[in-house]
Amino acid sequence: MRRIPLLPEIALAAVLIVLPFLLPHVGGSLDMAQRVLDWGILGLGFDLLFGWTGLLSFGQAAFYGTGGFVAAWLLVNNVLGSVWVALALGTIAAGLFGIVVGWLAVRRIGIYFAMITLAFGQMAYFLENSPLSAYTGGENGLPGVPVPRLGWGASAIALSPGLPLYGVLAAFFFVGFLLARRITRSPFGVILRAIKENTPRAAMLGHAVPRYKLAAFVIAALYAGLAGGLLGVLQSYMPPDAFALDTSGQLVVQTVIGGVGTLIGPMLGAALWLWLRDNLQSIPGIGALWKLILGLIFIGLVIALRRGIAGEIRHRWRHRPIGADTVQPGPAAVAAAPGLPLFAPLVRAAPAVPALEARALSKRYGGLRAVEDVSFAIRPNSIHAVIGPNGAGKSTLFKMLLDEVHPTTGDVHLFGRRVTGLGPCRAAQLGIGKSNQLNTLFPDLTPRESLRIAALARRRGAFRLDLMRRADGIAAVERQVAATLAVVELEARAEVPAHSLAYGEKRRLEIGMALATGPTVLLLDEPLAGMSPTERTATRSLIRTIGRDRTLVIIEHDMDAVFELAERVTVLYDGRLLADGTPEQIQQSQAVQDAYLGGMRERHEPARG
Ligand SMILES: Nc1ncnc2c1ncn2[C@@H]1O[C@H](COP(=O)(O)OP(=O)(O)OP(=O)(O)O)[C@@H](O)[C@H]1O
Repeated sequence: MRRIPLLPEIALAAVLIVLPFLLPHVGGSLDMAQRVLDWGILGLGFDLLFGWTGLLSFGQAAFYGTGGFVAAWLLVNNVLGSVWVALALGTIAAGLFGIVVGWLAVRRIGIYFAMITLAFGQMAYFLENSPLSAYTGGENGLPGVPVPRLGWGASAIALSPGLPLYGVLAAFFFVGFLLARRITRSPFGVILRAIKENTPRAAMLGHAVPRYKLAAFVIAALYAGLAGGLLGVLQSYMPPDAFALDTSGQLVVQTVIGGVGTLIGPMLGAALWLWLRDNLQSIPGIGALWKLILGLIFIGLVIALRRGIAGEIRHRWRHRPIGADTVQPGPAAVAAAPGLPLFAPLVRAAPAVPALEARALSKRYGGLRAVEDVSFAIRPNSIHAVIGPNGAGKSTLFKMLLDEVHPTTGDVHLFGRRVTGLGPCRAAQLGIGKSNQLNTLFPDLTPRESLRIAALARRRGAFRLDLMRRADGIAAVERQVAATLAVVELEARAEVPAHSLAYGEKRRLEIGMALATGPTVLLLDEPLAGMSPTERTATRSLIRTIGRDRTLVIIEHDMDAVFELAERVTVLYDGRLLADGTPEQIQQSQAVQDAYLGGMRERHEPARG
């Protein structure tokens, strides 16, 4: 899809300029425009948290109120003369509170995360109304918040209510939007999106998920704190209901109506909410019924516009009929050239030390022994296969190798270093990559975006707060993406969302994501599963290519492929190690034939004569 540079920024600037002149003609007012922008600033942070990271917070009022009351208290009590400094301190206070709440909340997911944020929101409301009422004014709030001034000393101009104050809010919203948009395009931002799409996979690729979530939470709290401070300024009064649950709830509804993951959506939702509220209430004789009508309208909107107002507009814009799909890669995107080198393995092989070693690994699920006392060592730069009948414990063993599953006893060593207990993110950062038996992709991301997320893990480490650079502007990462696309033969499908790829393509993307991290040891769990004969041949040759300069461990049921590719084979049976040796030794092993291959032969080759 052809992108017009800076279109959202230009469109937003135009809307902000005409809005105060337009609104009074369509049932709005300048005051309404200011409130919409204040909600919009609160919503920018919330959308980064909810729309991008997938964390639904019901406690944004806690940060909105904190920012607002800290700024208002400093100003009303003449601790500070400058509104700008008070706003900055209120914003920082909200951010600090965000660190505390986020620290406790981001390790929980789904409803538990939402409940923790809700509880903190309610606690903040209680604190504001009771123990801290001497500072917050309790139910009365804090009146007398001054307007900001532009300039210094006697020549400073007061930005009084009306157009000047609207200008302040519009400027804050515009800059807030630019920053938020920049964040969404940064490496940090694209990793937030990956976390929303598939959290365990983001961790398996080497991204420190809790730290990203915490950072997103704090950014949302900072936006909320600023919006809270501006609320006091625009009303000359800091109201106690800034802390109320209603504020958090209204923000969620406005964001859903306006469009989740669009940045501008919460502001549009707020505009609709406030416009309907004011205009419905002014209908003669309607009384309290306006709330019922507002509710019905919102239910209708949620049903009719699944993506929200801005989401639907964006969807239609992106899918408008303009001929050929012409997705433009980012500035540093590199055409996949044959022979382009992949990231070198992280650890250079020292032949004397095993690349990967399992020492007496066991995993029990209640009474079930999925893996029992399994030890083996894998030589650097070799292709090693793990085979065994269904339920033998192969996938469980693999999960323990990457520390996705913690062993009941025993441990795993990568080049002599213990990786057990470090978790999949650290294990990935140390050089273990894994593709799964069932595809675990980022469904709405394209292969190019997915591989970029993988390559960024290697390039940037587990966590980095690089908010201002472009994710698609890092030349080394783009080279790695292009090289991986070429290796897994997905160049022609690089810009299609992963969910719409064919099965074989998804399998190749699954492998490609593990490969793009540049692992030293690559674990492939049933890479050929579900592939057509042609795809199997191509994937076998892909495995051979990948295995040239790194250690490969594959689980596979296709015995022809195993005996053709592997230099050594480990056989599991009923959770235990049955045999470990060269393909010839395994083929000749009576124990293996009896327990496994024999059983298969009986199934596939009925006895002659
Ligand atoms: N999370 C879990 N909870 C309980 N039991 C489990 C769990 N994961 C695996 N198991 C059990 O552990 C045993 C080994 O399973 P595993 O998936 O590792 O076998 P596998 O050799 O990979 O099988 P397949 O070839 O069918 O994938 C099975 O009996 C399985 O039901």
